[in-house]
Amino acid sequence: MSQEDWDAEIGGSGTPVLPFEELEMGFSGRADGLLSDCSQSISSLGAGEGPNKSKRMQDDFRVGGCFRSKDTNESLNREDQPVRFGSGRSFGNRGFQERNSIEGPSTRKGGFRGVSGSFGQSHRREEHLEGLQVIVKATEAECLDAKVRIFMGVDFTKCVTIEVLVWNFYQMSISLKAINFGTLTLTGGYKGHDEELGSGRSSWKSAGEAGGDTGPKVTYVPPPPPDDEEAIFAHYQTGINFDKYDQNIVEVSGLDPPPAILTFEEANLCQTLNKNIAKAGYTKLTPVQKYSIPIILAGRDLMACAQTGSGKTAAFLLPILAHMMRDGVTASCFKEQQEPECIIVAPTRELINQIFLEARKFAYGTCIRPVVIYGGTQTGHSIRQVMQGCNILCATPGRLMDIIGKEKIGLHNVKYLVLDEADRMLDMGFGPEMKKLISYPNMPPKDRRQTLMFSATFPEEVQRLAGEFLKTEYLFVVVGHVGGACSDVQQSILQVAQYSKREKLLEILQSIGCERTMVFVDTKKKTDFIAAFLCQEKIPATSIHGAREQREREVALRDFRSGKCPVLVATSVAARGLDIENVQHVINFDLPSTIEEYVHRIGRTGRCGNTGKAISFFDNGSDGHLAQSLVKVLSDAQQEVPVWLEEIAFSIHETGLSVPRGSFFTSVDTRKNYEGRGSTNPGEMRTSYTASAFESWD
Ligand SMILES: Nc1ncnc2c1ncn2[C@@H]1O[C@H](COP(=O)(O)OP(=O)(O)OP(=O)(O)O)[C@@H](O)[C@H]1O
Repeated sequence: MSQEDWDAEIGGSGTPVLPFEELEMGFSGRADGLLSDCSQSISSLGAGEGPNKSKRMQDDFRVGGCFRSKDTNESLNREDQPVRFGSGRSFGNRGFQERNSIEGPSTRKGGFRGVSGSFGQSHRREEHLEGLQVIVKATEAECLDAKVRIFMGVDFTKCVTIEVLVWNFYQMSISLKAINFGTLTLTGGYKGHDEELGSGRSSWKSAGEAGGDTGPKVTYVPPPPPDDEEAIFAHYQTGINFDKYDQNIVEVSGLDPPPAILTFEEANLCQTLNKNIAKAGYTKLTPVQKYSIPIILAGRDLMACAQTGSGKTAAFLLPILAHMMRDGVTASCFKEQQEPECIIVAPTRELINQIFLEARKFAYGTCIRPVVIYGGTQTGHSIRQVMQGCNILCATPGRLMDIIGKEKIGLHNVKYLVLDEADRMLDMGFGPEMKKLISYPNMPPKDRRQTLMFSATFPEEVQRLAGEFLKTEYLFVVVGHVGGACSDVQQSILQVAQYSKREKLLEILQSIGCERTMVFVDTKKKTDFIAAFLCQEKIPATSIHGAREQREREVALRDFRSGKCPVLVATSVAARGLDIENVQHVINFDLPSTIEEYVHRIGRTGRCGNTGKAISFFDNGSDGHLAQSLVKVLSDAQQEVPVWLEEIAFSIHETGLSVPRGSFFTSVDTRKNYEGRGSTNPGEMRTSYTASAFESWD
């Protein structure tokens, strides 16, 4: 199968996508290119029964969308059929309405979300095609309803078999082993904007992040987190490499940095905080904590870059809480408008929720009240949470803007502004909202607030943008290399062409057994397709992406965390920050478009001194632009660099092909970043990169 066909199959990048209305019409029985596009997409998802399913599917769906008849084993060219299989189009969903929990079933289209219509006009001949598969998304209740509807819509006289498989309650995969059905009414499907994450930095926002009042009303109220002490302080063990963190060189640039501390005691935090730190199982500081805590305690602005999973969250939470305790901050009582002292923003809902839980843990037993608000949940719920008192507001940008717009939050009391995953928060996706935030007239200007930025990656252009937010005398702490991967993650890059990826994935997952694994793909549609495929292969998998309802996202994450579903298939929405115990493997089924995203993705494993493995499928056709930066990241992390990857990297270098923004030359060259920014605090060992050949690239 060619790249183009694969794109058509899963609606990958470069594939023209169809507006919702058009698709709907297409499904309603147009025997033209549009309808056939859908047919191709649906059918080519195919997973016929039996061990050679994938192989058979590849055989069946070649360039040009030929079907192979099972009975005749004869290739059916598109010309042979009343329905042509148009190329390059698929289940596009650009322009699909964003729908979350919609108030009242009557407002749903036919009781479902998303696609509605029919497909598969009568086939002229009586072939039986295997491997036709349709995925719909529905709630648990809707799944039941969906069965009824699907069966009602099918002309049974012509239909051979329809299999319905419900998994994870919320998704449904219907394998259709029939070609000769008339009108199949299929409801459900994808919602939300397409490919928010896979295609670059600019379109990051998750569903519901936009704030505003467009779209159906969201009614989801997340369940309150458990509030018993045991649950609040639940944590996982630091790993065997925790002490090795000390070997990383730490560089602090900027004027007069306060000295690092070596122990929690030196931080001189209050007793309650110390108690909470102990209950959280923290006995030793990580490097980013050693340097950042005294800097924040000294009231300085900070940009801090440290490898994934090395404790950046506590590095900003602890000193902020210490200051607030010192200042006698206590939660204000119920008020229409709250004035938090601290605002923390992060790019995804799951991450901000995690930060909130950390804040709640460290603030336990104090009068400081952290609150979390994020998109995809009922706005009224967010408002109620805020109105009950709010000192530390953890928020995703869209919901934050929404609440500020509704005047439920006053900004004039803000003393601490934290941008976690700061490079993401400042990029084209969220940058404008962040600028808007600091430009509100009642937001204290930068010289009257403390601004803190944390991430494992900081491309240079983002460092420049950050200047607008930070005081000129801010400090820049770098642990290891800017944008360097965690060295506790064993990285492998495999050359795998698109059409072989599923088989390779299966092979790997079968050999891994039930070890917790995150599989990253590049589009929302593919996320569900791969999860469905794995479920059919008896590998319990769930999925998370921006088009899933928030409730579904949280269930998926819970199932993954609990081990109920040991495989989580995700878009880059899950790439950053998520701290999930025991993730042993990350598989990049598709490599991301930037090296930063790669570093974050593989950082979901190998956290807090534990070891992990990351396997990435490198497709020569689409991933060449990453070759140089991958080589650099692998070398920096003292990983083996495949010869073929070096060759690709060098051939790109030598032929002068351009390397996209944010990759090799800008993002991982740490030296450029510190020039002229002041002092260096050497550690015991500099993690150096070994491939001397790259020197000419610097
Ligand atoms: N000093 C410490 N001792 C023990 N555990 C720690 C310490 N600091 C942090 N941790 C734990 O390490 C894990 C990773 O921390 P955290 O999520 O803050 O990493 P991070 O650097 O923010 O990662 P990412 O870049 O992926 O966001 C968490 O479970 C956290 O509770």
